[in-house]
Amino acid sequence: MAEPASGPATPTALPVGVALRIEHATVAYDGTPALQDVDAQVLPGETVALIGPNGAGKSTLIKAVLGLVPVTAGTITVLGKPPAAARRDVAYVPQADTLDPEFPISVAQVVLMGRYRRTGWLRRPGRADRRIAAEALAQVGLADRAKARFGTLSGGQRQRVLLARAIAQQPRLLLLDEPFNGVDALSQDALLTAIAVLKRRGAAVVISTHDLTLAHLACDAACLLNRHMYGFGPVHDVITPALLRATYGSQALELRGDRVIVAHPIANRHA
Ligand SMILES: Nc1ncnc2c1ncn2[C@@H]1O[C@H](COP(=O)(O)OP(=O)(O)OP(=O)(O)O)[C@@H](O)[C@H]1O
Repeated sequence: MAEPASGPATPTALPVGVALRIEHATVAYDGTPALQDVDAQVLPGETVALIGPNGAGKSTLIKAVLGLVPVTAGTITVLGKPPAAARRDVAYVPQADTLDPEFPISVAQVVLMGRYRRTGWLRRPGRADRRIAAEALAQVGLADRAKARFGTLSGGQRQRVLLARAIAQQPRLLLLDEPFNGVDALSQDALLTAIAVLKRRGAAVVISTHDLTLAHLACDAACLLNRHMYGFGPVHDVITPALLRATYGSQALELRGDRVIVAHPIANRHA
């Protein structure tokens, strides 16, 4: 693995249409690198899977794209801007949302929160914002639950509501952190359909996942991570036994013939 360049570099010109460009990026917590020398790009309308074991740095990369964790070498450019400057056009669906299920808030109100990034927190959302939020909720198949209390929904339904909140933001880049963990098949289908619609509208999508089947189903490209990048490119070129073995270690893989059935998420050999 090549050593990253020392010190933040000046980003090279962004080709027209690149939604996310990561160039030899190192991301660190308190000076300790969690992820080194990542080099990838995502085009509008393209979906990229971040794949790697627990502690590999998938969430860290997502946080760096949001501008929440510093890039200490290389660069990350989001929609032609530094990450923190692009947040208005970037939606994020976290792994386990910070919304307290006991908090008395309706499903419709959660989705409407997606509009605040556009309207600002001081302005009341208008009729157009409510329409956009209602359409987003319909897109994830939960229009009939608009008035329900968020906390009364199942885990899968809550995840769909959080995706609707992200859709209502009308993002150009959508970041999803393990969106399918503990989600029932119906909700999985609804999430996949909603993601496909966003893609068709030209949004770029990045999904952190342990699920290789999902990566094959929903993603154009994959980025294999385990503190370093072990591969980036079209799914069929990158999700291969050899590269998965390099990323996870062979004990972590279940093979059938030459096909990887499962890559166990807990295999972080560097931790
Ligand atoms: N706030 C933090 N401060 C210091 N170190 C952190 C922080 N957050 C994560 N790390 C470390 O960074 C490394 C990468 O963690 P990260 O959560 O990005 O991995 P991940 O691939 O998303 O894992 P998982 O699949 O378990 O969610 C881990 O070693 C973790 O302990």
